[in-house]
Amino acid sequence: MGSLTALAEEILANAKRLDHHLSSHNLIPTSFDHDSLAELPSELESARKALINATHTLKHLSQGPVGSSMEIIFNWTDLLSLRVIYEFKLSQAVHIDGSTTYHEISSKSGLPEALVRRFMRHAMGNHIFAEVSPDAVRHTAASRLMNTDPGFFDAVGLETSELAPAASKVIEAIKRYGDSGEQNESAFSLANESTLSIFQILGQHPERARRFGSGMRFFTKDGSWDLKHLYSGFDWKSVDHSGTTVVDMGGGIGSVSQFLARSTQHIKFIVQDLPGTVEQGRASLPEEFRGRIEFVAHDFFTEQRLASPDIYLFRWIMHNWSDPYCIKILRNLSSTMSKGSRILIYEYVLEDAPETQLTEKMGPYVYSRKLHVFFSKKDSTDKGIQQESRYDHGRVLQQCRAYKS
Ligand SMILES: C[S@@+](CC[C@H](N)C(=O)[O-])C[C@H]1O[C@@H](n2cnc3c(N)ncnc32)[C@H](O)[C@@H]1O
Repeated sequence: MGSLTALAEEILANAKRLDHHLSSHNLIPTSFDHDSLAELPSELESARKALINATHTLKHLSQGPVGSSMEIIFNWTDLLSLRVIYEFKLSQAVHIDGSTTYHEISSKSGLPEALVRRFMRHAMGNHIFAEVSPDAVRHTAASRLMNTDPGFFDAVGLETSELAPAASKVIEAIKRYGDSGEQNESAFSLANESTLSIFQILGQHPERARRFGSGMRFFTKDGSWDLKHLYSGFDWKSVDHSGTTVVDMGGGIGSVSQFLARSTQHIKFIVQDLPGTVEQGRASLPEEFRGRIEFVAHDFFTEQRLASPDIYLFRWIMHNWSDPYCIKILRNLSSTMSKGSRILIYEYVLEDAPETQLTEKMGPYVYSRKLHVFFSKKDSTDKGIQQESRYDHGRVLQQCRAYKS
């Protein structure tokens, strides 16, 4: 870590690179009203990451230990104002272009005007909305996105209204259950005053399940959660011939299969998930995929019924379950696997060390840590699943080793 000046110089150099890119391509200069840096060539992504990390470090150093800790301590207020905006749909109450008075927003949303003013002004500290006069506001890029992109709106709701409240129950869950790893002994279950697991609870609430699926889809749009990494992380061309079947285990509403179907020509996809999710996926499947993607309700804690597909794909599944449950999920496939059939697990794991780089800590940038593990059951008489290649160490790998033994 350098001096403040050295950090500032690094920031200046990278800021100049990005500004030069915008001006040389006649793009709008950065502001809170436009997402000018949304599409950067890959070589400039590293400049953006360096800029984010250096400014984050510089800010913490400038704040000092008290200042930076105070920012963390008061983080909940940012979440709260964002949640109010989400719950009362304040972004939908503001005209897309031009200004809207607090009074009008209050009438449209049903939130008392004094509270509208208070929460929106708080959010403005995070550049969500801007005030044009003491009585009227307009959109910024962030608030406008909540209005225009239903996926982003759902992602905000999933985090602020579903997962953040569950996080507040983590201590209680630890005190009650320790590190039990049982799916229904969780903070989420406590927050919902239920003895069911997260997915059982969502299964009882179609709208919340829809929001979950839609939020997940939004998270895979850009950055390092972009599905293009799933495509480039495996040689899909080598299996792209007629007769190949991929079972997308816990495939949600089918976003991953749709992406892979679009990127390949012949592979057929069977999306398996819980009944409610499968229904939603089937109902919303675009016509273009009708011949290539099929939905089948299946609980992966029960034995697999399909006859020997070529690949079982698990994307973002294992991180939801403790080791014994991951082992059960894998074991349930064993009887249907034959020579050459494979299990493809696409996950991300944390390094076994602290992370201080903001871009590596924040989800959208973590792809360098993603774990791609491919297993192949060499022949049907094998007792376990053979590891074919591995890219990293981590929890998922340990679970698979445990299965092998
Ligand atoms: C984190 S999401 C991942 C969705 C999708 N694979 C993706 O990458 O976007 C986990 C998925 O597992 C599904 N799921 C949870 N329990 C399940 C079970 N017992 N059997 C099948 N699917 C399940 C959920 O409904 C949800 O769609």
